Amino acid sequence: MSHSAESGLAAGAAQEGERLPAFEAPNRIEETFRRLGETGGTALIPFLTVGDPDLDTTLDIIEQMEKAGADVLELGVPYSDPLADGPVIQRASARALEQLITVRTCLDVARKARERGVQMPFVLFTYYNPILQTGLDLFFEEASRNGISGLIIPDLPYEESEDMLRRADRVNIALIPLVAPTSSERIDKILRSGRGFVYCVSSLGVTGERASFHDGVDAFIRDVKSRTDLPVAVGFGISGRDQVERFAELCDGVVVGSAIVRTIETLIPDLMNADKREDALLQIREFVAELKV
Ligand SMILES: O=P(O)(O)OC[C@@H](O)[C@@H](O)c1c[nH]c2ccccc12
Repeated sequence: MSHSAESGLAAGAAQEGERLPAFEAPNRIEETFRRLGETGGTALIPFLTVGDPDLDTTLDIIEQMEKAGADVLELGVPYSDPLADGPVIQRASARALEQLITVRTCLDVARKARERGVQMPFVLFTYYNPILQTGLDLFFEEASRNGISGLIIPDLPYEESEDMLRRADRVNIALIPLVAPTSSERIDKILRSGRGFVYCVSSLGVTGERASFHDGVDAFIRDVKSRTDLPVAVGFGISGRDQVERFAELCDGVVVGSAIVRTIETLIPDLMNADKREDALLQIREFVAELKV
């Protein structure tokens, strides 16, 4: 779709090239990592799939996660072809897509969570295609308007990354880079254009809980930290307190997705039962609280 067509779509969106108001306020992600840096804490960064099992439950879970001590929340946009995801998140995406969750409904959830008083920064996690389907101009306009502070696009084509970075910077959204042990020759380029924090992928392959990590991961994280001033978070496979504690020694944040998504999945029957819902929400809160170090 041509840019002019996109900008025509979005009534009120900035015309192509028009600068949106410069943002004075620091990004919530920067503030969070600065606060944690002062107290020596490690950011706990949960991931969940928006709309799994439904939008109201996602909102309730987001509130519980903040009460559990989560510092930054990855809001996953469900997608039909989650090629970097293991079976747990693939199933969550399929359930959410049954609820017809789109990028727009995910942004509504972010706004509604703020209206409920949730303060933690939201990182929208989406594959590239849902952004293109929304339209680039409209996507960034709406993401900014609905309080998104960060953006992770695991399959962003390298040749598109400059344009996306410009668009994200313009609305004060941190385009968070993913680096993997295989990124070596391009890592400095990736880090130079990084914003918010750097997401180190602990291991190759797809998301999903792992019993152990290859021993090179510590050296990889140390190498990334030596090449950037941005906070560094690690994700992929982390599922328990002991693993969080191990990585908290090395970096500034830890991402936990599949273990939380699986906990939600297991509790869906109780979450859907009015008599058991509150207790199920409490169990999710306790699972997340156990990961906060
Ligand atoms: O699920 P795990 O193994 O805890 O990893 C975090 C991961 O779920 C989340 O950050 C994520 C979900 N889908 C992704 C695709 C690529 C990279 C990262 C992700």
